[in-house]
Amino acid sequence: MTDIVFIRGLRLDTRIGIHDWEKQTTRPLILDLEMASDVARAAASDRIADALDYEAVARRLTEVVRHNRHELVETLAEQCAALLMREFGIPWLRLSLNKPGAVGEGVDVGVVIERGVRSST
Ligand SMILES: Nc1nc2c(c(=O)[nH]1)N=C([C@H](O)[C@@H](O)CO)CN2
Repeated sequence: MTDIVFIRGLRLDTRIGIHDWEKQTTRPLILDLEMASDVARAAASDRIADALDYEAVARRLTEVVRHNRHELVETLAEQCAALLMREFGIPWLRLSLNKPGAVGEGVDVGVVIERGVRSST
């Protein structure tokens, strides 16, 4: 299965960073996410119960990231990936966390991680 449900450009406000001043302030992270999912099954039934609900995923991520107390985007990305795979039964995902402006105006920095197995059958 190679179908993908995606979320792009999700703004997540949180405290994150290695510097003391970063721990005092909330800033936006931008999340992009690709999740393997059997889209054909949902398409056949036209029922949200058979779909990977991107609204529910976005809501859960917003809640988890808001309460983040980690310093590194790596740690937060790993936590989000593990949680999504566990709670939503996602077999494979690619998750990108962008911390815009962290090293200069108009500069994007962050991480992209892939976890799980992306089956091609
Ligand atoms: N690989 C990383 N490098 C850096 C991170 C990070 O989370 N992962 N964080 C910082 C600072 O918090 C920066 O975003 C603000 O000065 C620096 N490098």
